[in-house]
Amino acid sequence: MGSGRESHLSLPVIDFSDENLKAGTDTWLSACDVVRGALEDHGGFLALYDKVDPLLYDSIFSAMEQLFDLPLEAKMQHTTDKPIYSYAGQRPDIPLYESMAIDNPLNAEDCHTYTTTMWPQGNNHFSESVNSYAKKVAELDYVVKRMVFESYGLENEKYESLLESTEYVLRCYKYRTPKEGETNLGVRPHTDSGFLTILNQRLNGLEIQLKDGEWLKVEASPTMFAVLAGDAFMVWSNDRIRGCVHQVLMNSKVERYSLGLLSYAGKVMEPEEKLVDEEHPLHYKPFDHYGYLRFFLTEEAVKSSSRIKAYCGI
Ligand SMILES: O=C(O)CCC(=O)C(=O)O
Ligand SMILES: [Fe+2]
Repeated sequence: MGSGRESHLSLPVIDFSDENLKAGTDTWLSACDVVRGALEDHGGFLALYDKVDPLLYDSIFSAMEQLFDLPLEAKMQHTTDKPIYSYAGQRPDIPLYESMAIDNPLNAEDCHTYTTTMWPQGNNHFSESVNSYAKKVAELDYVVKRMVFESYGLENEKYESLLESTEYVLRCYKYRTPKEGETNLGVRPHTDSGFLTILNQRLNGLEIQLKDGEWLKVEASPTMFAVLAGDAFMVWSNDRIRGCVHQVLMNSKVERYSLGLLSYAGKVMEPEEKLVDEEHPLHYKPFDHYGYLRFFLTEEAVKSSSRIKAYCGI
């Protein structure tokens, strides 16, 4: 973990609230270069994004507190048939960590169904906050992907079809404070198994590993979103884009909450043919995202030095 050495590198901060950031403008084209460069170098960057207004921000985080305050049996209920575990927590190696996942949060009906599983008497505040928040963050996800796809010269049709087959999950994280003598490790260093993760934390703790190996601490703010490439983005880009290595350390005296909008490929995906050439030979076989998630927790995956390579690397 952090060696304490200062890195001379940093992550770019891109202002997505800038009115001039419209497709085709110079501002857009230079932002595309920065986004792509940061994903290739570090697997991630920071986005300033003001479309989640302060009321919605307070509302979604208070909804998350209500969710984690439910009894453990309620939280552990089965809420999705997809191989994403809905509840994760109670793990002896990372005792502070709990996380829950809301499948398809862009759909109001699915938010309602999830909500009534947790609160049979209903909880409109919860389902409406989740749905509104997810829709706003998905707009950012869409713009980022569009920038990357355009920057690699992809035709419209191809990237529209990729974007259309994207499936979203809203993952919520809670970390209790460590007891005396207990580890302050929230989550050990890892890459995410999805395509792209967009994180917004209410308290510091998230650290991103830069390409020189140093850790960058991300400052919590309602308008600061960390955008991280996951394993599926490595496959799609034939390894041009790195999976972003990140971890969470709990250094505070209050509980930490964080939210991530994660995207998955809803249909079998192959590395983009434009990114395969003599200099960059094909690195992956066709990739079934949910097959990968099922493989993810197997002994073979856990033992491997790279899960994604073990699953579909060539
Ligand atoms: O708590 C966070 O901000 C991120 C958690 C995380 O990276 C994960 O569970 O995959
Ligand atoms: Fe993660």
